[in-house]
Amino acid sequence: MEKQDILKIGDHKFNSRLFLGTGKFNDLDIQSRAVEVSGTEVLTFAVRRLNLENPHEPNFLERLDLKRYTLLPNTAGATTAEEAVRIARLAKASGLCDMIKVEVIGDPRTLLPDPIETLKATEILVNEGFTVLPYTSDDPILARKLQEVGAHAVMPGAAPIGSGLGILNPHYLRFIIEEAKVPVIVDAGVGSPADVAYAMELGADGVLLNTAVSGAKDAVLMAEAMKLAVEAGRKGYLAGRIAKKRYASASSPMEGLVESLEV
Ligand SMILES: CC(=O)[C@@H](O)[C@H](O)COP(=O)(O)O
Repeated sequence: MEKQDILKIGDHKFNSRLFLGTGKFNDLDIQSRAVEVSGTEVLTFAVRRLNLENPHEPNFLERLDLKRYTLLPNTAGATTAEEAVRIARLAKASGLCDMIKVEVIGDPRTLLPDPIETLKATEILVNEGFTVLPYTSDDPILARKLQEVGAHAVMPGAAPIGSGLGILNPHYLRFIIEEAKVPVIVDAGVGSPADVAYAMELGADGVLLNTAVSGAKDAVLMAEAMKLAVEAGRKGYLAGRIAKKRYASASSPMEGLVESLEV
């Protein structure tokens, strides 16, 4: 029987390794169908998009059967550690989840994370008992330091958020993955199923994406493609790819063939 391949983040366990962002869907029906076919178990959303004062006010999560998903609130909109911590505390006080995706943006044009503020916020929130998943750049040293202060996963970007550029620096991503003691979830910038499969083949533990699905011509079909890409990439990684060689090696070896023909 096939062994179960479970992803563990803190005390949370998941069968699916695809995390979906919910921020960019315009059509709630398409969103819920895309979420369904993606097989995801984790949905992330910006806390500032919810009206926490009045949880009954209609919001973009209302069409989903939320009992089936783990909600991963994120601190989108924060530009300092202080803001991120405040947003995280608000999410916890509203009973959303003990997990928080720390997102502290350092530049409005590239939307790259601020490494210093991200590290600060991560340390504070870990000490307050959150399960913390920081969105980070593809810097292996920062990924290490985030783990040293207790991050429960690290989420390096493949490329700038919403760019669809795919994995810009597989080499550094591999450094992060090789050294990681916690799950590595590639977050942001993937554009296609090929990017996602590549991330998983490199050894990432999961992928978080939004734009590649919400912006696709057929978002539902793309969500299914992403599910399959995560699964294919993961299996490919576990199976172990062949080494790359400079020269050919024949698929049908000729050795022994002449003798047998001569008989
Ligand atoms: C860090 C961040 O905001 C990402 O999680 C984003 O939500 C998804 O990025 P893409 O839209 O590029 O997939």
